[in-house]
Formats: sequence, C-alpha cells, structure tokens
Amino acid sequence: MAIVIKKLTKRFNDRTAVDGLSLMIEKGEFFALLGQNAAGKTTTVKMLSGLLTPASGDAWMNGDSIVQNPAAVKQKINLSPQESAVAPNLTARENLEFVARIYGLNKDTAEQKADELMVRFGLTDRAKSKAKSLSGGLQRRLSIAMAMISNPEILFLDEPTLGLDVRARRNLWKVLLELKGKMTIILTTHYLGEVEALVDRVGIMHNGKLHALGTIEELKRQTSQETLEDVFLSLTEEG
Ligand SMILES: Nc1ncnc2c1ncn2[C@@H]1O[C@H](COP(=O)(O)OP(=O)(O)OP(=O)(O)O)[C@@H](O)[C@H]1O
Repeated sequence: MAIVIKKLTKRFNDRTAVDGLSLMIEKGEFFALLGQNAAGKTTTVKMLSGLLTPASGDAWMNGDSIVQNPAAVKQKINLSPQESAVAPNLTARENLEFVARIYGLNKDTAEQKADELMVRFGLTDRAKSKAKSLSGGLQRRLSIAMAMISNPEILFLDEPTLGLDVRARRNLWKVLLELKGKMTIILTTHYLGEVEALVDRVGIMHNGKLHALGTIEELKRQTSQETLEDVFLSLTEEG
C-alpha cells in the first residue's frame, strides 16, 4: 500500500474538519478524493503532506508515519497546491531551477532537470516568460512540473484545473495521464468529468467522513445511479 490512513482527525476550534478518516490507497493508483465544499478534502491533503498536524489518528506514506516521521514523509511526497506555488516574478525556467536548488541539486543538474521538465510539460517555448504572464493552464502545468522535481513517490493535486477553460483543462488531463501509473496520485476536484477521464478509484467525503469508496462503476451499482454526478449527489445528501 502507498497510503494507509487510520482514524485521521483534525479540528479547528470546535469544528471537526476531518473526522476519523480511514482509507488505503495502492501504489501507482490514481485516486480522487471528492466531496462538496468544506467536506474536508484539503485538510486531509494538508495532513497527508505534512502541512497540518492531525489532532489524532495517523497515516503512513509508503511506510512512514506522518506523525512519527514527517521528515521522511516529505522526501517521498510532493504537492501542487490550490494556492499557486509559482513565484510570479521568476521565469518558468527560474521557478524550476529555484526548486531544484532547494532540493540540493547543483547548478548544472538543476538546469538539466529544468530543461527536461519543460520538455515533458510543454513549457519550453515559454521558458523565459515570467510566470505571472503565463496563462492559468500553463501556470498550473509549471506548478506540477515543480512538484515533479523531487521525483515524488506520491503526488497530491489539489483542484489542479480550477478556473481553467475547457481546452486548458483537457490539455492538463493529457499531462496527468502521462503521469498515471508512474506514481501514486491523489486528486481533489469538483469536476466529475475529470474524475471519469483520469482516475482508478474514488472516495467521497462528507462532513469530514468517508461516505463511499470504489471504482466509478462500483459506486454507480451501489447507488443504482447512472452518472457519477447522480452518484455524488445521492451520497452527499443532507439528513
Ligand atoms: N485553517 C482553518 N481554520 C479554521 N477552519 C478551517 C481551516 N481550514 C479549514 N477549515 C474548515 O474545515 C472544514 C473543511 O475544510 P476543507 O478546506 O478541508 O474542505 P474542502 O473539502 O477542501 O472544501 P473545498 O472544496 O471548498 O476546497 C471547513 O468547514 C473549513 O471552514
């Protein structure tokens, strides 16, 4: 298993954002964590990636506990966060080289790595453009390329296509399909078409708890619904 989550809980004041979440995700799986606004998805991703400490419970990322050994976890994972990780006044190339240097690569290797990732993510033409001048889709591609510098075993993508137009979204899917199977990927998104196009399995959170888990076909059968949107609505009904 790439990820084992046991009774993970996080409270903010008296609000329980994540409530005893248990879940296992296999190595190489492309997994979508779904749920309506405030369901607890981002809080879960932040705990799993070491940005927030759980109130109780634990999770193991390829064997290392986020509570006992967060430094080891950080070596294995990376994140393309909701809020942009891109430095607006650095060029695309400089952003990549900067992150590579943070990870301890020497200047030559950092330059080489930046070149390699720009080719892989279709950014070569815009290498010298300041990140703030890139379209939303290219900025997001740059953010994912930056997350790839550390060769993560587990990659978190928090709403990667938020605010992108249809074509930019489809282009980003192509990039993500290239990554599929090469590492474990956890995606949060509100775009269900994206889930159908990309993922192996889905978990649906509601009020901090996991309400359903399975492949899209399994969830359709379990809920007797014909579309993922209807599955989602039936599993996140209030009351
Ligand atoms: N830093 C914080 N301080 C206080 N409350 C917080 C904080 N972060 C999240 N919350 C609360 O925790 C709950 C879960 O939020 P979270 O951001 O995890 O939801 P989400 O499923 O990612 O939602 P969205 O789809 O809107 O991104 C919400 O009620 C939110 O208001």
